[in-house]
Amino acid sequence: MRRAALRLCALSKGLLPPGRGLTQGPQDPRKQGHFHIQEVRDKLREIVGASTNWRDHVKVMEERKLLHSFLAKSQEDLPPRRMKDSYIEVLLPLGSEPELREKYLTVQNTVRFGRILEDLDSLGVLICYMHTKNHATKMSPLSIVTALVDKIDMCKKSLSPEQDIKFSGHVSWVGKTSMEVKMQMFQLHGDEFCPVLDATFVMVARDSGNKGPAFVNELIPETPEEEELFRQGELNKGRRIALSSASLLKVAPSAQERTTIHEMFLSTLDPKTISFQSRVLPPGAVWMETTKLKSLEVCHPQERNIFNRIFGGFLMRKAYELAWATACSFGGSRAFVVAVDDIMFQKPVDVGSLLFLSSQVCFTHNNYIQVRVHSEVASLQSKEHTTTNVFHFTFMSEKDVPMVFPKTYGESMLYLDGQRHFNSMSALEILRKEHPVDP
Ligand SMILES: CCCCCCCCCCCCCC(=O)SCCNC(=O)CCNC(=O)[C@H](O)C(C)(C)COP(=O)(O)OP(=O)(O)OC[C@H]1O[C@@H](n2cnc3c(N)ncnc32)[C@H](O)[C@@H]1OP(=O)(O)O
Repeated sequence: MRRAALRLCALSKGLLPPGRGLTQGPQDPRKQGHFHIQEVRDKLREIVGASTNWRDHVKVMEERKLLHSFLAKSQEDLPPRRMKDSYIEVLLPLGSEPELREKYLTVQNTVRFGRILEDLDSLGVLICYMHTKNHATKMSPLSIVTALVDKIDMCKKSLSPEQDIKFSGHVSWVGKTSMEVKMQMFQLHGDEFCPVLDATFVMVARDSGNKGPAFVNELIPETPEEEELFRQGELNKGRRIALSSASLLKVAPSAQERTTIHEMFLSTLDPKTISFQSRVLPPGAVWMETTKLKSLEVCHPQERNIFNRIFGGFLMRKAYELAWATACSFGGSRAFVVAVDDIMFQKPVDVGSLLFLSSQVCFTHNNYIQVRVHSEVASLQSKEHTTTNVFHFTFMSEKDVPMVFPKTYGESMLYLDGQRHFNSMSALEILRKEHPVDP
């Protein structure tokens, strides 16, 4: 029964491990010599030849530039790869290694999702290095960076910090210099690993100095399931382009969205005055502007990635934790993350930057809270701020939450953008089935 359920979930998400079919569920990765979570970063360090001493970082980057000659002049010069070439499994043994648990523990005795985001990011990069492995060199001439977290869907409300977790993933689609990676997370339940999370990331290959794009190996799907995954990757690319061209930063809202905003506006006008200026909140509602929380992070070398920029996973963890605090304080009860989508890493963050995060509730529905986090950086010397990321998180609160009302046109656009993200959440259906009482 359980096996069938696992296959169904994986199939419905298009995430069956290549060439492995049903063998995924009950296996114990420790018996098969798969990676331990702590080996992932060590492996990455080895692949790119990163130093552990910050004082050596300039020298190491100079040495990496020598690998330039190993870069392919065209994609055709690189041998094509199969999905199974990049397939890896990684164990996070929270159950069997209690000393690891502390790092992942929340005060509510669940697993810190921010830590999972960090692990997924490192794992995604390692998967891409497996795909692009050049057997002629020990170190990779490629600098692989996270461009986009397309989607993360939770299939379970919260995770136990006392049971082992397993990640698996592989490259599912390839462009010229970009790669889509699909990852899944499972948690031990009895003697079986059950699916708890599905993630899709897009990574981009850059040259050895992380200065310009670099070609990656083509991907050859081998089975009908893999062809379907590849086709899905192609569709995802098209969908991203379509979404980007319909962005509210570029075009006006649809007729239905305009009606929504206008009706909300009308419902806030004071019936006692005939004026567009005097605004009154409907009963039980909250002005969007009062839901904000902000934070500042100093980006120390400890959080650098292998190319001396700030690690994408760290940025995601910090943004997630601020978003979670925003959702809890807004909803007045515990909040559980349900989905993450469309985190675009527009600009790298340099070590030493000041990272400003602003979080805000932008849409709600029953007990769902859609939170947006905007991140900007500035150097210590300059007051100029540059946007690096916009994060979108969907939370489920323990009880119903108030509606948020936009006051300005800009906030109305945030509301509609939040609504679009909320409506695109495929985890919604799964959660409705699993927790029929909650949502
Ligand atoms: C040292 C000791 C510590 C060690 C610790 C170990 C930690 C290990 C952790 C390691 C973790 C390390 C990981 C980290 O932490 S990486 C840190 C987080 N990420 C970043 O800092 C990236 C910041 N962004 C950029 O640098 C640029 O925006 C990039 C390079 C991403 C794109 O730049 P640009 O736009 O100029 O590029 P292009 O126009 O030439 O396009 C190139 C290709 O990219 C595709 N594309 C672009 N954008 C997107 C998008 N949004 N969705 C989908 N695809 C996108 C595009 O279609 C094209 O594809 P193709 O048609 O060629 O196929």
